[in-house]
Amino acid sequence: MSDTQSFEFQTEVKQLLHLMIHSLYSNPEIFLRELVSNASDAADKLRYEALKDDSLLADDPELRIEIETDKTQRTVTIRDNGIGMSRDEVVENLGTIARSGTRNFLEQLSGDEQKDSGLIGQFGVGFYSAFIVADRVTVNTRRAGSEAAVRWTSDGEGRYTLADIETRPRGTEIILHLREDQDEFLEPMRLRHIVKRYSDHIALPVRMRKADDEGQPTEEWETINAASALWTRAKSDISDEEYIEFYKSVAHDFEDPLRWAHNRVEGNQDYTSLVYLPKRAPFDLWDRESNHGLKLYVKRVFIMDDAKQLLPTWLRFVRGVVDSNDLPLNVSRELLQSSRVVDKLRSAITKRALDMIQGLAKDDAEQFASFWETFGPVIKEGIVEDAGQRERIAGLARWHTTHEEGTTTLDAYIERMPEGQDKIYYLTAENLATAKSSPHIEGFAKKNVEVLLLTDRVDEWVVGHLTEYKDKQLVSVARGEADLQSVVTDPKEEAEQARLETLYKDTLERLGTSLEADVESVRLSQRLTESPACLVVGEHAMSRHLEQLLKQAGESGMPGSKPILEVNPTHPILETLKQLDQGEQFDDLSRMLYEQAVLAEGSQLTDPAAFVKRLNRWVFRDAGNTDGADAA
Ligand SMILES: Nc1ncnc2c1ncn2[C@@H]1O[C@H](COP(=O)(O)OP(=O)(O)OP(=O)(O)O)[C@@H](O)[C@H]1O
Repeated sequence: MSDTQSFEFQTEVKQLLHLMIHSLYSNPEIFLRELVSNASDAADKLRYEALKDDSLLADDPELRIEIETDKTQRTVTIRDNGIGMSRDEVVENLGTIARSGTRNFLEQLSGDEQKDSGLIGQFGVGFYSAFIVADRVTVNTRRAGSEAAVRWTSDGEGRYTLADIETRPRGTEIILHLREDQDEFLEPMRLRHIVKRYSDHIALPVRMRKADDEGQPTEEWETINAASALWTRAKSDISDEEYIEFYKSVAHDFEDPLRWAHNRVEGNQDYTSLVYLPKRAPFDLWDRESNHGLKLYVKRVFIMDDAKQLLPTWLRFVRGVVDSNDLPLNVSRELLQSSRVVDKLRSAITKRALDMIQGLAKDDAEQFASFWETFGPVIKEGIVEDAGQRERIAGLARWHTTHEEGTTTLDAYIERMPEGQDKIYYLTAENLATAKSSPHIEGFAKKNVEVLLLTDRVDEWVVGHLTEYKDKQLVSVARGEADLQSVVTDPKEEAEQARLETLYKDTLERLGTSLEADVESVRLSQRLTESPACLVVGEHAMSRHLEQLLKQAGESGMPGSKPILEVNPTHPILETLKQLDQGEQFDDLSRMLYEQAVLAEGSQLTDPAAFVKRLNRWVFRDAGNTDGADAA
């Protein structure tokens, strides 16, 4: 009708197209799932808009999807009478990727086809998957409520064209000109099979031409899918395969889910929910602002994707749908935020998700372990943010420990507690190796007192909020006085302790003066048995590890309170210090004592070169090399 204009794809689209064609060719049939799913979304959107303006549906109220093949033209056509697109919408939707996190996603791709295809799967391949099987795609579309129709065409190589065309029926028609080697998709049987497999749950009828006795298509249409929203059907009528395919289509995941829960609730609240635990983390798991949440339907009408209000942020990996009979059809995102119905829904779904997680823990320890490794750090955010679920999440959590090879639960820890111990001890550290060799746990290890080793980045915040579990206080072994005596009392040890206190009183005071700039005080330790010294903080001070994390995050302006230096009374270094007069050697040795403690906790020295010099000066002090310069 009018001039054809040519446009260039946005760079990200070009990259995605290239990757898609090269990574997904081994599973080309998914194009049909993607296009049928888009057609179904288009019908959902129209139904939603028609709530306000029923004239949009009036001339053709029966929403449906049609699939047709043409062997001579070698085309497959997917057609819907949904919302359609205006010219601007076509440019916006089929020329760019507006999704947040796209660049980030593309950066994660490695060029390794196998890995990338998994990632692309999580990202959602969408419309562009048409180019896996087609070397030319034509889209004819007319938006509901408008007469103007548009044609979009592209060979997927970098450009597309747009032209205004004669008006056409409402909705969108996608014509795929198949690539040379994709003839299998011209077979109606093959297409039926794919639709059954991937799109049976689509609430809309998907139709194909009825075949005659010779297998040739006739004028008549027949519906080839179950055409009822999966979650509205009775559980007993739904097979695992159907649940799994439904998950893949709502979650845009290639992989099977771990578990699901399908519930119909009537009475006080009236809704159906179908929620899934994925096996694998979505690419944007760490982005707390990412699109996530459940699909919301009201009385079977699709309302929105990513209804974040239905789930707490710490369950942002859960996928599925909620169909409410209590919410009004014209519900908006703003309304969702202040709705009591939604609050109730959220707590019910949260509980259900936790039940599912608990069920997994109970039934399959191995699967749960890998689930926890993937999602545990996110779920633990709930301990911080969700006081109501704190204890329950803490109970589900798995922690490393000094007493087990793998991980343990808090309940198992409590069960192992010897008589006399009334606290749960833990240490936070950068990683497991640092934690295991930390001086702070030596005394506990010697007395066989179990210590939890917390090495997730969130753990430091977690223990800031989880101060007790089942009436047992959680106590850091790097904080305050190690009250090991309350766990294992031994009168002989107490007497020995008192003797050492007197013996080294003077040495400790001198140490304190020498290290005044860096430490708050110096005292004898009960927690050390091998290492000469360690740093601890006061009962209520910020932990050293948290201080480190904040420093790494660039929060240098933190008012750093000075730590306490604890010294091992059985280590020979203390005896040596006692013998030394105040002077350069005493200062060198006391400084090195402090610096060792800094290194042992995995922190960095402010002046490592000076430490090396000091160390050499000390080691070679008898070789007559007093300035240490050569040795260093
Ligand atoms: N059949 C259609 N009718 C109307 N609009 C469509 C149709 N197919 C695609 N679109 C529009 O094009 C956009 C891009 O589609 P695409 O499949 O690439 O991504 P998406 O559907 O948003 O994401 P995903 O497929 O991952 O859910 C859609 O959001 C929709 O607005």
